[in-house]
Amino acid sequence: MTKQTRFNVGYAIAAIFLVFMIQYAVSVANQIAPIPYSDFQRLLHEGKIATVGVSDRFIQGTLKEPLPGGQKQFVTTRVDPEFAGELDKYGVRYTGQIESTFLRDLLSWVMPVLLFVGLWWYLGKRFAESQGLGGGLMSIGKSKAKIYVEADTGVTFEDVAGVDEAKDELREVVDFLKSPADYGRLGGRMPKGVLLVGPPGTGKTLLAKAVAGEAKVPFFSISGSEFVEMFVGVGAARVRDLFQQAHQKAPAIIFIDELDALGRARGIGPYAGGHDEKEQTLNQLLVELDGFDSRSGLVILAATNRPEILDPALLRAGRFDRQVLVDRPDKKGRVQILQVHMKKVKIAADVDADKVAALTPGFSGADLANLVNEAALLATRRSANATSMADFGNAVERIVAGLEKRNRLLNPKEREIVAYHEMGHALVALALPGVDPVHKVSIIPRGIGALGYTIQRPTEDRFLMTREELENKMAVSLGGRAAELIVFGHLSTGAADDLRRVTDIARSMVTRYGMSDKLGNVAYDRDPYTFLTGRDLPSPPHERDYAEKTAATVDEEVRAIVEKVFQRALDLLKERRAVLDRTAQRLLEKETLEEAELTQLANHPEPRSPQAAAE
Ligand SMILES: Nc1ncnc2c1ncn2[C@@H]1O[C@H](COP(=O)(O)OP(=O)(O)OP(=O)(O)O)[C@@H](O)[C@H]1O
Ligand SMILES: [Zn+2]
Repeated sequence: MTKQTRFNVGYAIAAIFLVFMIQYAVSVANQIAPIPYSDFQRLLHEGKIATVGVSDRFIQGTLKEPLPGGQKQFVTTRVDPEFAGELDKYGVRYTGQIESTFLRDLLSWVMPVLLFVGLWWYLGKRFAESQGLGGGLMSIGKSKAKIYVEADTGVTFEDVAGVDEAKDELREVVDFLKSPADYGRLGGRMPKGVLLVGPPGTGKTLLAKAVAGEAKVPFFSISGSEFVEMFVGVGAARVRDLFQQAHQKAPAIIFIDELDALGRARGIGPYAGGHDEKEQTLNQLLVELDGFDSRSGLVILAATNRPEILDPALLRAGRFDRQVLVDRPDKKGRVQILQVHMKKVKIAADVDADKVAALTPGFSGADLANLVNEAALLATRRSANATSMADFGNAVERIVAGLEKRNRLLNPKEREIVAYHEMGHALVALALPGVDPVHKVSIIPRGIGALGYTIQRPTEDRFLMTREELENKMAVSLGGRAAELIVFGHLSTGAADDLRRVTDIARSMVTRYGMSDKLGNVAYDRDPYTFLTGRDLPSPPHERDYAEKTAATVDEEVRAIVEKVFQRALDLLKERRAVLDRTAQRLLEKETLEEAELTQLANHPEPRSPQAAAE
């Protein structure tokens, strides 16, 4: 029976019940009808009453003969307090004190009516729940919205592998949850909202559960996508409910998956404008976030893979002001994740997690979990009693085919190009003075568009930059393309962002900072008057107020600057070709290189300080 038919049957039963109830009520009313006290007195005087009972407020009795309407019983309001004394005079048999008419009423009709109303309410609630309405629409009773709570998730940090940095950051939250009161006293900054940011399937949900599991606190969860297409007010009511329930169980964790579905910046996308449901829900969430004291021991974790579309209000201090990056694993991370999941199936002796990890660049934690499952399935299908390396090989092929279709994996040639490109950035940065040191180089695709990345660690905030510094910065950006040209002899499309950045800097040098000899100390480009309007939005394109000829010179100068810097990057990398090859190979193997290892690789075995190389 489907949900729908079950439902209709429920309504049919309710309707039949209603008809019976009405009939019953009518018949009861016919038998015991209330009559005015004056009528009662008349009947009494005429000697038509057989028996009578009294309570302190009612008189109830039977008649010797039914009235014309068939009525044999009656009730009336008791007016005379001394009433019972005169009954004998009229030959009425006194049946004594009526315990309570209430009890009789209860049995005769109040109970059935209550039962009926209860049944109706229950069915309505079932209906509302099946529609995902929670209790918001039916305001009778306490609503029980679809909030998932696990008293004990049973997940620990050991179950989440390959995301050590994220785990380190979240350990603090665990400590806090273990003794919320002490934490603040000892001067720790109390966490309130932590945003887990990373691509799908990297274990954000798992991490959140692990935090709850480690701290041994209940785990309340809800998904942002559940709020889509809800009736107005229901989403907000559910958020309120969620916080209320969690408060009662604090210390606890509230986990909001897919925060972007609910916390999309107001006024962006198809829901722009209008006071729609999501806006109300988001506002309620903001209210709840602000409305609790972190000492109460409630921590809100949320996950998103699109932090850039979140409403900035969510990221403000005191809300989700901490972000934890949960990235796709590198090779070492994949080995660890594979080990976690291989524990759950029977593995043959020839399986080497290291080799499987080498076969799976770009896989997320969820992909790897899926891989182990798939391999075990293949083994079962060939009736083997353990999963072998061959099963893993076959499973990898299947999954890779699927992932390639979704455009998430690079082929080996592409990986090599990306590795050289990123090392080009890194080596130029290492070789130039006054450039932010390289913190990490990676060829793990990050998001859409970025195939690899090089992170520089700013050493200080800069407000002024010299011409040399700007040129060095450009050289680092051009290093990727220079490396590609040196090694492969051709260029790829992978440098579009780099070129954009470089061109912006060069154009500003020429048109705003007066750094071109040909054009001199003249500002050709006006800053939009942001300091006047207080807006930080780009102003609408304005009229160019210099000559056509000057414009051509600007373009020429921009180009000259970029070409000069590119040549410099080329020379630098050509000179260090051996180091480039060595480090790129290492990067291909390990997928990420950290600052320490990178510096060591770059300087060894031809130890040469970066400063010396710059000359
Ligand atoms: N780092 C990891 N270690 C071990 N298992 C992992 C890891 N990451 C993912 N998995 C496996 O993948 C499954 C799905 O991961 P999870 O739902 O936590 O990912 P997610 O980041 O929340 O994804 P989404 O953004 O799609 O919700 C987990 O239940 C687990 O089996
Ligand atoms: Zn680049």
